[in-house]
Amino acid sequence: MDGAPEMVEAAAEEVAGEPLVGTLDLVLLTLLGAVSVYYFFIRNSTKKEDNAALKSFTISPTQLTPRPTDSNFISKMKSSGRNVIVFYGSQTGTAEEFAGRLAKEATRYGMKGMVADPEECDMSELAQLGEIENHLAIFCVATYGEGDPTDNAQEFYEFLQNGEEQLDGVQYTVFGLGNKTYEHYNAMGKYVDKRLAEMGAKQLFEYGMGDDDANMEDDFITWKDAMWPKVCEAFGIDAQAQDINMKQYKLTVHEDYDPTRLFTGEIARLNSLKVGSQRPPFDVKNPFMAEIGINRELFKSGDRNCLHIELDIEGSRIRYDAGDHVAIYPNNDQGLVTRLIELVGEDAKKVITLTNVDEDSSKKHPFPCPCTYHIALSHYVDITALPRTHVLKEIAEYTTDNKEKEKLLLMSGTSEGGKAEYQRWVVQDVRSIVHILEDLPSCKPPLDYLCELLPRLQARYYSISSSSKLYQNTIHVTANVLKYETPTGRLNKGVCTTYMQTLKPDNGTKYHVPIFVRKSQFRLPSKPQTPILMIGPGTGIAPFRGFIQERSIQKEEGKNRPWQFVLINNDLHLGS
Ligand SMILES: Cc1cc2nc3c(=O)[nH]c(=O)nc-3n(C[C@H](O)[C@H](O)[C@H](O)COP(=O)(O)O)c2cc1C
Repeated sequence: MDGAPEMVEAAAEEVAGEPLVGTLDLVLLTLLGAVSVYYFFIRNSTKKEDNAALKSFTISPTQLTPRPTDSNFISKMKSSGRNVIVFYGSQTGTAEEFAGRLAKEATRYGMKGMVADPEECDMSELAQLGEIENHLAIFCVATYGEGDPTDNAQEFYEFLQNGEEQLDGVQYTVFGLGNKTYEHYNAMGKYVDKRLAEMGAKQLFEYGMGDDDANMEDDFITWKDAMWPKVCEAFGIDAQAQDINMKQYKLTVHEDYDPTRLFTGEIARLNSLKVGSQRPPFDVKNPFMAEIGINRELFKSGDRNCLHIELDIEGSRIRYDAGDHVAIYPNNDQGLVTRLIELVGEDAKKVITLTNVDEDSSKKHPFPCPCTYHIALSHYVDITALPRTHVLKEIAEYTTDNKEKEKLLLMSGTSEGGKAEYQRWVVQDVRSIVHILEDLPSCKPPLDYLCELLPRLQARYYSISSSSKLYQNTIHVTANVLKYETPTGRLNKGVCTTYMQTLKPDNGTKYHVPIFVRKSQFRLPSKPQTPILMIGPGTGIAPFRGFIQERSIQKEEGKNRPWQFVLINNDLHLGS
């Protein structure tokens, strides 16, 4: 899997479970004479598709939120006595998670930090940071596409491009997140670092880079563990990290509650997933409950599963073009949810609210609350992603067996031996939190803390495999169901494809899944006469099925010459 982020094998999980038939063995060639002119178009677009497959990505939930009236971060910092601000440019949550960890860690070193989404901040205030003694602005920024910023960092990027502000007196450092298999590796991080310096800001610690194709977590901890002592030195404070309570959210257990006020998997607004009473526009925060019209297996034999799914979008006003992506919010595997609750000895039906202890934070809850533990683990918390090292460090505190505790502490430390052990025991053995708790039976972290520490369950993106010219009211998905045996003999399964596989309408049973469409730049050439060569390395066949449908419509309309395609590996039936 070219470019798969090794670190987050659970992403790689989804990964193969993603949309796309996903292997180099599946190559589709459509030959129409001369082809080379469009090779680069396809190659570039394919690369994006490929990575969409490797790591499902989402729009930051904040992106549709209008900038709040309190976008004034300087006054917030001053009134709450903070001196460290961590901005993040994040699409799938990694940079945001790193930002949260850095802001928390500032406290360990005797500073006071806050996380900030640049989209919600008036970035022209940056220049005023100099008014705060011993301040530091940290930028954790990911790169996308052709070296582009994430959606939530777009405006900040423009602010830097305009470059009118003078940032003398501003102290900063940057950590860029990227993937070396991309031509524009970490372009955003490098750009932010360079522009801030050009605008007069002072780099307090050297620019760091994380490579998702290698070991992002390792890159990050190596950088930050070297960064803090330097910052402490610059501020003239003791560089010894204190062990303090890092819990960010307070648990409230509700004994008396109104069942109609409990969240049941909604992304933002209570009852927003009720079929029949939904209101457009549909987007990342307000997904449409699409009925699954057809869900059938494309392979008749063997142990591979590839699903052909048709999602009904009639009446939703959702529009799409061939090449776009459809995002589906999955449910975690119910067996895993039950097992996790059992391992920590909790009650699945307990109704809880997690509330941020930092009253100034714009994020009051880690996910919609109140809800039951069962809902939280089914819809909101990613329980299959590989836990990062800070999670291991925190759960070590709840481990009674000394040997098990030492193992967790070793893996969460920065020694070479510890890093190697983390790589072997967690990454190579693909151990999720459930596997870790199974294999370290004396580790019993409170479930509310696990809900805080584990990342948020993300929507999974699939290349749409239909053309809206042919199917206006349905979106087709061609998805390979991921399952594989891990070195410890466990069967790991892709979250969304495993979930979708169970939703086969039968005997009048109807299923609906929350979806929204994300526009892509992957398009057919605008002139219908243009000959094209379609190659699907890693991406599989899905988007090309939509393109072929589109071409056949154009042909019927007399817009292009007769054409044909050759399917090299034809275990998928496309029609022609
Ligand atoms: C569709 C897609 C496009 C990407 N484009 C680039 C790129 O051009 N350059 C790069 O260095 N990394 C690229 N990456 C890698 C991401 O920047 C990297 O995975 C990062 O950790 C994502 O951070 P986030 O989870 O905060 O969004 C891309 C990833 C995806 C899924």
